[in-house]
Amino acid sequence: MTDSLVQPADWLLEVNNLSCGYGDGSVVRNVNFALSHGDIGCLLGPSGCGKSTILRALAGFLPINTGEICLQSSSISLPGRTLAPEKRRIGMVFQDYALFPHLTIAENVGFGLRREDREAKHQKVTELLKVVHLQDLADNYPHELSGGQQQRVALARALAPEPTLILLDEPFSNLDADLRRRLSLDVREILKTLGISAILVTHDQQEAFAMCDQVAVLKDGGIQQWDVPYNLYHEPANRFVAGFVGQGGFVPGKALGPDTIESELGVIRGNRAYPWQPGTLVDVLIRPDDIVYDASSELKPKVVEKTFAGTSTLYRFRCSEDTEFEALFRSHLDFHLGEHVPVRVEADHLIAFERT
Ligand SMILES: Nc1ncnc2c1ncn2[C@@H]1O[C@H](COP(=O)(O)OP(=O)(O)OP(=O)(O)O)[C@@H](O)[C@H]1O
Repeated sequence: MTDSLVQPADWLLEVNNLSCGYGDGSVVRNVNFALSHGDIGCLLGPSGCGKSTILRALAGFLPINTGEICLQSSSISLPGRTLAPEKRRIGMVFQDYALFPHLTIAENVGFGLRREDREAKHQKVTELLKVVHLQDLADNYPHELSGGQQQRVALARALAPEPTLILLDEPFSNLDADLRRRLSLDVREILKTLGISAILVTHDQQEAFAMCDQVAVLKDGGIQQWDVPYNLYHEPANRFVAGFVGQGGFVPGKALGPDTIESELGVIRGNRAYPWQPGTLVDVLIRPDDIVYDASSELKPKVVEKTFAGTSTLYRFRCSEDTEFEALFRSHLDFHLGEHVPVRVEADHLIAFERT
């Protein structure tokens, strides 16, 4: 057997031990992640956690203090050496679209194609407008287009110079919720069809999950977890990720064994073993979809809040002052405030953290 059987990972983008910021300090510290060819990654986190700062470093607008950024195995940022943005083959799409108002849609898309001759440019612009389904609006001006259409023009313009990577900085945040959802799926399909990798910055978890293959959850300038959306939801690495991703809250409990916890909601058994001693005090994550209605259950918490959402209703239940949790039921299960409702926990993915 030879070492050649162990292949190095074929990363498109590698961010190693990155720290960067403004002035002397670093607002982003020790960030590590890597993106495969053709994958869409996401930087997700609350306002001020450093998402845009990382994006600026990737784009080459911000020098880095420690670490290295590599694109296709070539170093593009090192402390004291920053490859200029225009030499990185990285495209950008901004929140405000940043289209040129005096240029037509076709001229906007072709703006970065300075080296191509007229015919090649025309052909490329036509192809890209087809990809983003705007071929009929080539001669219109940006102000004649809706927000969603303008954002698709911005994407086509960023794709035109055939970048290696596209950076999307909160690209849908000016759009209403419905359009956001549709456009994020459209953009994913376009990028996947063309095989272009991207990094999306957002604070919207649904958008991150709908569009991205890998997601970094950030807090205070550091990555808490870099993982596929399913694992972020079902296997959160810590309390912050558990609380930030998805709905739900913690209830107090006591470990009975590695995969079993006793709480006011009864004994909860999961499919994951923890290295706890019996008797360890823990907090258990209860998601609204972990609770089911069961007419035969002896557990009958009180409804303390109720939010009707059309096909479903989100209830907040209270067992005691220490133990409250939420449950999502189809809206034909209609309970009133103060009513005691028989429910049961049905959680395969037992997520709990030792109480500190
Ligand atoms: N130009 C700047 N000069 C100094 N500090 C800055 C500058 N830009 C951002 N910061 C600070 O760096 C930190 C991270 O900001 P950043 O814009 O990266 O956060 P973000 O996660 O993108 O937030 P948001 O979701 O609100 O855009 C914040 O504390 C912010 O105040």
